[in-house]
Amino acid sequence: MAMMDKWTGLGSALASFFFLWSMVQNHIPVAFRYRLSTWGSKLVSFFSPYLELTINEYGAEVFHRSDFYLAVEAYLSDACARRARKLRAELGKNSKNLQVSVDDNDEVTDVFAGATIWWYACKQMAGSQVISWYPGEEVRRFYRVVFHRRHRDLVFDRYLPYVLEEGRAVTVRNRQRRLFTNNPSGSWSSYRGKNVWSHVPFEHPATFDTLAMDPVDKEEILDELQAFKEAKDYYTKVGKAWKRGYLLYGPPGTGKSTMIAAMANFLDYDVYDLELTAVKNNTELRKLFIETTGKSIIVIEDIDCSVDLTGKRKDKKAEKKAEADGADKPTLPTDPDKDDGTKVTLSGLLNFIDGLWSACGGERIIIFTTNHKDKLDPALIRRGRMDRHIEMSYCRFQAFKVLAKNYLDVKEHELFGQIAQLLEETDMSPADVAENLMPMSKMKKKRDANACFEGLVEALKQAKEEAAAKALAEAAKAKEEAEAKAKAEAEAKEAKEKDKAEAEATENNRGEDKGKDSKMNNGEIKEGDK
Ligand SMILES: Nc1ncnc2c1ncn2[C@@H]1O[C@H](COP(=O)(O)OP(=O)(O)OP(=O)(O)O)[C@@H](O)[C@H]1O
Ligand SMILES: [Mg+2]
Repeated sequence: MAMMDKWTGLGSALASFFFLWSMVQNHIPVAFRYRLSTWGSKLVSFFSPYLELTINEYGAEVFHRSDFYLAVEAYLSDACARRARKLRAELGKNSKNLQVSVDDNDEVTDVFAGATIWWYACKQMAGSQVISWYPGEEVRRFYRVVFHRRHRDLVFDRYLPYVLEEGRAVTVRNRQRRLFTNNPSGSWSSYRGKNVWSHVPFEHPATFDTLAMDPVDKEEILDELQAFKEAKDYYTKVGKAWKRGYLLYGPPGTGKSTMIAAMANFLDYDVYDLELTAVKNNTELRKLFIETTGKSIIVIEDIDCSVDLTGKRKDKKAEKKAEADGADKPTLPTDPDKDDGTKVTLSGLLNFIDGLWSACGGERIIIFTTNHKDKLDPALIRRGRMDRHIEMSYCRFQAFKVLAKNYLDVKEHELFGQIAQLLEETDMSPADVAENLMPMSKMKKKRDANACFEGLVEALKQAKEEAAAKALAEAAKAKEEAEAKAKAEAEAKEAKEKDKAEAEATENNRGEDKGKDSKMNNGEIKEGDK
């Protein structure tokens, strides 16, 4: 062990020497540098058993920090930074945690498959006469890796790919997740060909623990999501794009949006909330899709009323009125000929979900929500597109128990029996139940569970009475309508029969007149008969 330490120490010293040599070279006047560096390089490569590799902050794409550099930064901060002597701590731009990284010009040692690898975080001032293409400052940052030449294959074939993969994973773990929304088409930012999405940090606190629903369904959904997350190889094997569609349907306030937030928190994904009415046409829709990243949930809420033929969103009140008036449901134009480039069509949307483009990036979940599943085009929600349909229904006892525990920390109560029965008999959304467990007027005081449950029982009884009264009124109305209809039908029948009788009488009269006329013509009727 001591021997090992000795060799590692010697290796470290040598690696530092050769690294410092290369740094010294960079600070010698340009005139000598070329010659010195040529000799130096020859000398170094002759004697040095070590190889060096540089990873620049800005690669070929000068305006974007190189992916590899970022991955190395993340990898070193996670795996090795604590072993460095000079550290830098900062809150990264999109990070939720404090990031500790190796400070400039410090060294970190890593060991991989028995090989020792030295990392150096370096910076170099760009010459003042040089116009820097690197944004921000005239400092060029890079990492330098030093390793023994006998580990060349190991480092290139296994170690660097490992660093890249680990670094990316650390970045995903540490990043602040984001909630994106699409910019309206034609806005300044979307003209620039970039930023078709805007984002804010995603901070919704909902989790599956706080989501009130049937525990068996919940467990199933959780298992599925976990399996999806780990199924990259499986999707490749069966030749399917790594994505999954969910349709969440149910009455308002039953937790559809809350479920989306819980899914995002469980999977650790970003959320893209796609407002279809702000999308001009199918081309733009495709562009939006391409601009999404993997590990994300793409959501289209209220898909049934997102667009009508003119691409305008109907407001919910107007829609309800239209519904009451018996107006047609809003639909997406299905006819491909109608795709005149000025609106999103159903075929465009289907392409968005599972066209060729939908495979790029991978690891995406697409979710539609609706209050009226029956209004959707069957093509849109067939299995394979929307792989699973989840009904979010009114609050029943199992769901209530979750809410009681979350809101009041109560697992058992004498009123639970009565509440269970009332919840079976009455349709109340979890949102309304939750409201009763958290009355705003009592927020400031300590929440009294008894008062909350009593209030809920009252609310449920009232809802039950209202529902019964509504059902009675509807039955009476239906009866009235049926009677009116029967009466109208009877009247219509009577009128028809009357008309028929009159028509027959007229016909008979006409027949008699005809008979008389023909007798007269035949001279059968004499003058006296007339
Ligand atoms: N199943 C649930 N579990 C926990 N809380 C719920 C649930 N359903 C509703 N809530 C509460 O009610 C509020 C409204 O719920 P949410 O917005 O998820 O309903 P929704 O189904 O999306 O309604 P809409 O159809 O109107 O969009 C949430 O903020 C949440 O606090
Ligand atoms: Mg919602």
